[in-house]
Amino acid sequence: MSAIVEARGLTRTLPLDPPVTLVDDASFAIAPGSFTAIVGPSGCGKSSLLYLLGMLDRPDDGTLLIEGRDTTPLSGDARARLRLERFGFIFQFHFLLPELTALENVSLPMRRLGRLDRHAARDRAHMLLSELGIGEKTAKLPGHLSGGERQRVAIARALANDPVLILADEPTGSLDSVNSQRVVDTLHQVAGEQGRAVVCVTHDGAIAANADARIEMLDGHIVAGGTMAAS
Ligand SMILES: Nc1ncnc2c1ncn2[C@@H]1O[C@H](COP(=O)(O)OP(=O)(O)OP(=O)(O)O)[C@@H](O)[C@H]1O
Repeated sequence: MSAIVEARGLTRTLPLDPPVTLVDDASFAIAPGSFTAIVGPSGCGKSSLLYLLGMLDRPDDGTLLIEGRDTTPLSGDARARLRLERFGFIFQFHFLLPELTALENVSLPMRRLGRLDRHAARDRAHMLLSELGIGEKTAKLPGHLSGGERQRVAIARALANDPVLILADEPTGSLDSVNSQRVVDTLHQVAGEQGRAVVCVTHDGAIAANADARIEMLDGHIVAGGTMAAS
């Protein structure tokens, strides 16, 4: 089965004096249906690699293929469109809009993509929130939800446009162990659905131990787990 995302020699260096290399020559492939953990000590480049994978940042060298398509020549607008269509993001801090209800927050990416009208987007948001066990909280503002509930709304929002890849950066970093487990279980479930994949930056040993694959980083390098994908 072909990779959802393939990194070939991704390198990112900040043009500082002296230059700071965040990610150096990273190569690996993410298979459909997999849950991959990116692990390593603080400051080793995990988030930087995730941002490159999610096209939130551009590599200085190397190639990123999304579903076999080289993203190098794409304009900023084309990259933004591809992100909206194919990726979902979850961060440690939920980044929900505080003045919008849970339902409206989840509807927003669908309205931005423009494939569903307002009613259809709301119906889908309702379904996603219900599937994540918070169907009764749809009318709540984020400020009236618990940390775990907010993160589940963020997962629903990440799933809104039926992405092929979910990118998560320390998604359980601000949760207690019960909520953390729930979020992890949900992400595993998501990874198993419809050929989707999850890539998760984490310091949590249990998340890493239960992942299908691990990418271990040190000082910007992949030191274990990154495999050169067959071309
Ligand atoms: N804009 C910047 N200017 C200077 N250094 C930066 C900048 N952004 C990142 N860095 C450095 O690049 C390195 C990689 O950062 P990154 O956030 O990717 O690491 P990380 O492994 O995700 O860390 P953590 O686990 O603490 O979140 C770190 O040493 C960081 O200090």
